[in-house]
This record gives sequence, structure tokens and C-alpha cells, in this order.
Amino acid sequence: MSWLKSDASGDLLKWGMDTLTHLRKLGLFSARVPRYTSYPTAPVFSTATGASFQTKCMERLDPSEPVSVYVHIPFCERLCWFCACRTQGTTSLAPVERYVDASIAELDLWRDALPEDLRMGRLHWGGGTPTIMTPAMIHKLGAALRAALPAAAPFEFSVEIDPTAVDAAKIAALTAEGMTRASIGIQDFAPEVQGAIGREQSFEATQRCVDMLRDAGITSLNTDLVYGLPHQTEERLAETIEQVLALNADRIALFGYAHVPTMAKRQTLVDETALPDDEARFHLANFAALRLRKVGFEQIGIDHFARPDDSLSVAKRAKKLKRNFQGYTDDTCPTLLGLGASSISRFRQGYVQNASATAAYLKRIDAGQLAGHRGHFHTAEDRLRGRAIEMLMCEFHIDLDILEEEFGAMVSILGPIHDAVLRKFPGLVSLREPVLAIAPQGRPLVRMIAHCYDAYTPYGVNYSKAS
Ligand SMILES: C=Cc1c2[nH]c(c1C)Cc1[nH]c(c(CCC(=O)O)c1C)Cc1[nH]c(c(C)c1CCC(=O)O)Cc1[nH]c(c(C)c1C=C)C2
Ligand SMILES: C[C@H]1O[C@@H](n2cnc3c(N)ncnc32)[C@H](O)[C@@H]1O
Ligand code: MET
Ligand code: SF4
Repeated sequence: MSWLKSDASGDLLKWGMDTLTHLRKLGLFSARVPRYTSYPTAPVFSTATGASFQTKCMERLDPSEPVSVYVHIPFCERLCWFCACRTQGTTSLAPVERYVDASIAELDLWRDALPEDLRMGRLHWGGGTPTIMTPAMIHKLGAALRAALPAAAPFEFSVEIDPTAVDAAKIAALTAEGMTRASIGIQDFAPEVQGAIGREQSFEATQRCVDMLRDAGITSLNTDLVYGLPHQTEERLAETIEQVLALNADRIALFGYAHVPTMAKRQTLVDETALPDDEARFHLANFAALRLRKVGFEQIGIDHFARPDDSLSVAKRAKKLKRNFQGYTDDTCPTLLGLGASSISRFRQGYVQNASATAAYLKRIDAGQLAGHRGHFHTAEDRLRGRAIEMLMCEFHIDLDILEEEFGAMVSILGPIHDAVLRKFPGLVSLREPVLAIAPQGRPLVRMIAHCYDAYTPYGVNYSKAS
């Protein structure tokens, strides 16, 4: 297997065709497996674990440990065809106003269950498009959050921003509410690609948005890009990357396009014949990674890049990188409270997801009930498997010593899985006690390898392709 030695640094661009052939044989281009933003993944959640479990978990929180809060705003002014996020288009602000009021009512329901004096260490507003809110709505929601959960020190507040749906007044409102980090959607700047995903966005408008955010004192700025979009070519992605570099972001997320039209109906608008094929997609990802590393970004996990001084890189070097529903994070807080439709809360005891459809969510809140609708109670084995999967997704290895410190003798139940993984991916995974490691050439397989540790998820059409 000479190709294994072809490039120990993991510069995939230099890989030979035999490597690709090998990865293909192992199933890289056919497997459909989760992206493991949680374990178990949301499709496994059950309605047997809902609001009463949520109440118990909330009541048992330790008030001396600050929590993280995620607020979901499921509205957009435009609906991009490629998007798999839970959101709906609206031309009127009335449903947004109604939703913000419901979220504030949900906070009141939280207060009945949460211990007094609980503080918030992190706040993230995502969506959808949080910047669809007017400054008045931003202040109303911000004030309600602060009243329910005063900010701890340190406090980070990040917001997902659509550069075409924001203005100076909205940024000023967010800054006044304490925003410290921002993430802006770009995806691709090429007009051909933008046309094919129903998302028009000029470089100039994006630059203006970045300038406003920097002027407002934002020091941690993320941009989202996607590879594998229709009509995307290496030349077009190269141009997009140079434009993104000119924006001087601290982080760049480069997600693989997840084409799941059976789940995300709006993706039926995407012309499948224009999608890059498996190999083209693979090369797009590797080409982009190579360029970003060359200009000094550190590669974080499967789809993030960060400047070496950014907190995500710092967390990676300190082996404190974590994975949550937004992707990679430096947030080490064990508790995440999810506010709004479809939001997921993570407790030590397990996960709870709020009612997904906005109408169902509003109905629950109007009836004065917590919105928890489905979830999963964590067994000790779930926690162990989840930690192993998180280590793989964050570090491309499993440190068995660390697992043993946390879980004791139970770690031995993973033994047969390690053996199976070593057999299934020969030469690409090694076990030198105490570390099971994926070789640089095997990294594209990480979701498939993680799947071996997953006791719940069958291969299925509802997941995106492993590559
Ligand atoms: C901002 C939009 C969101 C993205 N992900 C989520 C939101 C709110 C949250 C989310 N994504 C998935 C789940 C299920 C649980 C899990 O798999 O861990 C949740 C709660 C999974 C998922 N995400 C995408 C797809 C196609 C799926 C289904 C299963 C899978 O393929 O793993 C697409 C997708 N959504 C987002 C990204 C970045 C992305 C693809 C890269 C954003
Ligand atoms: C929140 C971020 O999620 C990414 N995103 C949204 N939908 C998809 C998808 N189907 N595939 C990959 N990434 C996606 C976009 O980059 C967006 O900005
Ligand atoms: N909705 C925003 C945008 O597309 C934020 C990223 S997608 C949730 O720009
Ligand atoms: S990419 Fe952002 S703006 Fe576009 S539909 Fe998705 S959430 Fe809305």
C-alpha cells in the first residue's frame, strides 16, 4: 500500500487516484451517515422524553455553573434553495413579532423550573435569520433573556447574520444587547452558483456588513461557505475564497453541501444535474483546505478553519474542542438550553428538542406548557459512545486513557468496535495504546468511523453523504 506514504502531511491535493479509489471502495461516496452534532442524533429522539423530563433536568441544574443558551429564529426574508435549516420565508414581520413574544413567554415558563440565580455564560442567536428582527424586537428579546438569566463573567453572545438582511440600526441594537461574536452567511460569491441556489449576495454588501460589525467592536467574526453547490468549480471557489480572505474573518466554516431533498423540500429546486460529482466535490474540499492552510488558517475538525489566535484554534490546541448543534465550539459548558421552535437542549441527563413546527411550538407556549416534545435520556453507555464519537470528530482520534478516567472499566465495551474499525479500515486507523488514531489519509472517513461507535443509527437516506 505505497499510497499510504504518499503524503504524510495530509495534503490531500497531492493524493493519487489510487487513494481516491481506495476511499471509494471503503464506501466514502456511497455511505450516508450523520454529521454527529450530537449523540445520539436528533432523528433517534423519542416523544417518550419530552416536557416532564425537561422540567426535571431544569430543576436539577446547579446554579453555580453558568449555562449556554441557543435561541432559534425560524424566519428568513428569502429562502435559499440549498438550505437545510429549519426556517420559513416571510414577507411580513407580524409572524416574527408573534414568535418573539412566544419566546419571551417560553422564558417565563423556564423561570418556573430553573433554579434561582442561574447565570448565562454563552448566548447564540441562530436560525433562520435573527437579523430579520427589528431593533425593537432585538431589545425586547435581549432584555427578557437578561432578566431570566443574568450574564455571567465572561459572557459571549454570538449572532448569525445575513448581510442582505441587516442594517446599521440592527447591528447597533445587537451591540447594545452585548453581541461579542458574529457569523455571516456567504456560501459562494460566484453569480452562477448564487443563481443556482436562489441566493443573491454581492461582495460589496457583504464587505459593508463586515465593516459595520468590526466598527461595532466584533473581534470574532465567522463566515459560512459551502462546497459541492451546483455549478461550483474550482475556479469559482478559488475566487470566492480570495474574496472571503479579503474580508479578514477570524474563522471560516466550509460545509459540504448536504443534499437531502426528501427532508428539505426546498432543495427540490436545486438542479441535481449541475451538482459536482463525488470526485469533483472531494477535490473542491481539499483544494479549499489547502489554500486556507497556506494562508495560515488552522484546520479544525471536518469543516472549520480558524486563525491561530482565534479561540477555536486555542481550544483545539488545549484539547478542549467540542462539538454542538452549531458545529465546532470552544464552549465547554455541559448544559445548553434551547429556546424557540425546534431548538434542542442538552442536559447532563440527556437531550430535549422543542416542538419543531412553528405552529406546534406556539400552541404549546400559548397553553402555558414547556415546548419540549421529543428527546433522549442518556444511559452511561450513551455518554461513553458519545464522548468517543466527539473525540473522533474533534481530534480524529480516541484517547482511551481519558475515556477510562471518565468512565472506568466500562470502556472495555468499546473493544470489539475498535477491532472492527481496525479490520474495516486497514492502514487508515491504528491502535497504539492508549490512542486509536485515524491517519491523515483516512480523515475523510471520520463520519463513517464515528458511525461504527453509534449504537442507534442505521445507514439511511435521511442522512447526507459521508463525503
Ligand atoms: C443553522 C442551521 C442548522 C444547521 N444544523 C442545525 C441547524 C439549526 C441543527 C441540526 N442539524 C442536524 C440536526 C440533527 C442532529 C444531528 O445530526 O446531530 C440538527 C439538530 C442534522 C442535519 N443537518 C443537515 C442535515 C442534512 C442533517 C440531517 C442529518 C445529517 O446529514 O447529518 C444539514 C445542515 N444543516 C446545517 C449545516 C451546516 C448542515 C450541513 C453541513 C446547519
Ligand atoms: C448555518 C449554515 O449552514 C450551512 N448550510 C445550510 N444548509 C446547508 C446544507 N444543505 N448543506 C450544507 N450546509 C448548509 C450554511 O453555510 C449556513 O450559513
Ligand atoms: N440566515 C443567515 C444567512 O444565510 C445566517 C446563516 S444561515 C442560518 O446569511
Ligand atoms: S441560508 Fe440562511 S437566509 Fe438562506 S434560507 Fe437558510 S437560514 Fe435562510
